[in-house]
Amino acid sequence: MRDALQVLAVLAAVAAGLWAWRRYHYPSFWLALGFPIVALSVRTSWRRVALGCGLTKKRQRFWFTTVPGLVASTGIVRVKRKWQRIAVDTKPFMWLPLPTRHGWRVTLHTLEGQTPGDYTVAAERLAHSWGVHAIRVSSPGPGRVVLMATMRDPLVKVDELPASPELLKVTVGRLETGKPWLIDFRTVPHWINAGATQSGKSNLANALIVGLAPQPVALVGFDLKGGVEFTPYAPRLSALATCRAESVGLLDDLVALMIDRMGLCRQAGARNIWQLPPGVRPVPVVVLVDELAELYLMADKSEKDEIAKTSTALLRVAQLGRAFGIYLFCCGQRIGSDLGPGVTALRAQCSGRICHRVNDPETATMTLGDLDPAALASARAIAAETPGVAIVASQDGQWYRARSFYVTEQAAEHAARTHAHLAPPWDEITAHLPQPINA
Ligand SMILES: Nc1ncnc2c1ncn2[C@@H]1O[C@H](COP(=O)(O)OP(=O)(O)OP(=O)(O)O)[C@@H](O)[C@H]1O
Repeated sequence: MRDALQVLAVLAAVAAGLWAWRRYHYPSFWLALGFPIVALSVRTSWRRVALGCGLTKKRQRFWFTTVPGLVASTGIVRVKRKWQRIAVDTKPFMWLPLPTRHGWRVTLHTLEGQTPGDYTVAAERLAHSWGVHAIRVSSPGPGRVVLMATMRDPLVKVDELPASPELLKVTVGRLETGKPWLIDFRTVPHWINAGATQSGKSNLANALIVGLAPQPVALVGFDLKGGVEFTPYAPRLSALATCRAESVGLLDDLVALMIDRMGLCRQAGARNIWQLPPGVRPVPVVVLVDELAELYLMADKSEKDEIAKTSTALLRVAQLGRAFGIYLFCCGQRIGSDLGPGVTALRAQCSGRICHRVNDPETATMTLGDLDPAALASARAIAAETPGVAIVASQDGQWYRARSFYVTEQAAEHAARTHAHLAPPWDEITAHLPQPINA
């Protein structure tokens, strides 16, 4: 009988492991097999862990005690066969942990007076108590908190860049949850990509170029580092500005294009270009800016007017571009208020935020400042040995640690050459505009 029960238990464990392996695409069957043990240990240790991490609350309970000199968990109660009111530590109710690709997740019911923030504050303590790489906290609804545990850092190695067949959507990397990191310009039109030198900004821009190159979109580059970053991708770019004068001209074109599309939409009674019939819908434009600070830095006073024009035009594109199919992806080593009020206003318009490793806290604050403070702490903890790792404000309103796929300059150059025939000429795009073309 005992032997049969043991065999049954092993079979049940193997079945649970198999199910977790298939359902959650576990990297290894053996890892999946160990899950029931992990789940059990999380569940049984919850009282101790919650107490240790300060997530319990004292509640009054009536206890009927029959043992003289009973020592209650919260104080000594000397009673003999009588009801006694004592304060006990209550832990938040925990559901059964469920397996995920890189660990497990569990839903908790918060106690009265608790907010998800209390769990975020305790996240590091929880991770150490359970011996996992990290615990992330989210709240699916009032009174519920989900703890997501990752056993090992899933961003140590990310796979190859997959194809991105959907218009204006590019899978550029992987989130720490194991899900794809998606940049979808139609959902989040404007992005800021900040990071110190060698942090992986250009790698991310490369991934974007490889993803967008086969799509029917016009790519426009601003590279005030003399064009060293974007010139190799020129075959797929419809226009490229490499100095301040060219930038002013190209931005004038973009503003004129936007105003022209505005008129087109007004005539057709459409609110944006996506409501126009496909035959008359203009081509979407993705604007890539390498080193935002170069657009705003003033070497001498003679540049003052040009900088003011640049700043205003870029801000107008950010304010109105979404409806008219003009999207921004701005990279910068340093994004601070000292670059001028134009940068602060531009940042407010960019809801897509990516913060790689940065040198100064102000850049992290400017990039992620209005997100959870834990995102800021996480951004400052990115190690120099992990280029490409970034904190990303995602489309679902949450923030994630993520890592871009490694895309070499050669791969991006190859994509730019291969799809050069898909680059709509800038002269063609701007042919009907009333202004002279400078690009
Ligand atoms: N996702 C990644 N995975 C692995 N290695 C990466 C990744 N991203 C970047 N790297 C490595 O880091 C190096 C620096 O990356 P990258 O050139 O993108 O940094 P950067 O922030 O643009 O630097 P700079 O501002 O100096 O141009 C790359 O040569 C590459 O070897």
